[in-house]
Amino acid sequence: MRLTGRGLRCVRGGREVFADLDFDAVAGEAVAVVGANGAGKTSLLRLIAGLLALAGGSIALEGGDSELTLPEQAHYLGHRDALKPSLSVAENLIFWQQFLGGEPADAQSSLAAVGLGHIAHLPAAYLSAGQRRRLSLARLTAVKRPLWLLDEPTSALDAEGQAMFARLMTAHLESGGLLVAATHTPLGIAARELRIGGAA
Ligand SMILES: Nc1ncnc2c1ncn2[C@@H]1O[C@H](COP(=O)(O)OP(=O)(O)OP(=O)(O)O)[C@@H](O)[C@H]1O
Repeated sequence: MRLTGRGLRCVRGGREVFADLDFDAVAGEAVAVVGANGAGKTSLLRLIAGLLALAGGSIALEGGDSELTLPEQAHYLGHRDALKPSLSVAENLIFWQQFLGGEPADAQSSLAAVGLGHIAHLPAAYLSAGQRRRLSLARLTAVKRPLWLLDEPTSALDAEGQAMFARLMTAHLESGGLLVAATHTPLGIAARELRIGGAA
């Protein structure tokens, strides 16, 4: 599997954010998108996820499921945690499993994998910032998708949480997945750097 971007141009609010951007990511590889605030890291992830329209260039996923679109083969995790505060931790994850479709894995084991198994019944409104982030990350294993698009995935995670997430990413890459992450801090795994907008 290979994700390619060629000659990408991004325009937001009538202003060019970046142009002539090329990148490649192959199965088993992590790409860390780096650059200054406002350089366009989130915009690039949203372009790949199909949430923003390209102003130029093309993005393709080769070797995936030919019956599915690129967004259908991707998990997009924004930097805001998309949770319903009145639902419990487990109900939030089950909501996402049903919303995303595909073959849901066991919700309880996905929660255990991110260290939330013991508070599955708790309303999401009670979660700390790091726990909210862990619940968002649980989506990645609750529904299997080969391409992970992650915006600041380690924000709010403590040291143990960062190590846990590094293990999840490593397992994903070892099973032939690939990931693109926008980040200001090291991901905790080996990654190819894609810099947007010159020196940060
Ligand atoms: N909805 C929008 N309308 C107009 N301009 C926008 C919109 N969203 C973002 N932008 C602009 O697009 C540019 C790139 O924003 P983006 O969020 O992609 O940057 P980033 O590299 O992820 O930044 P950060 O490191 O601060 O998260 C910024 O100049 C921003 O002001």
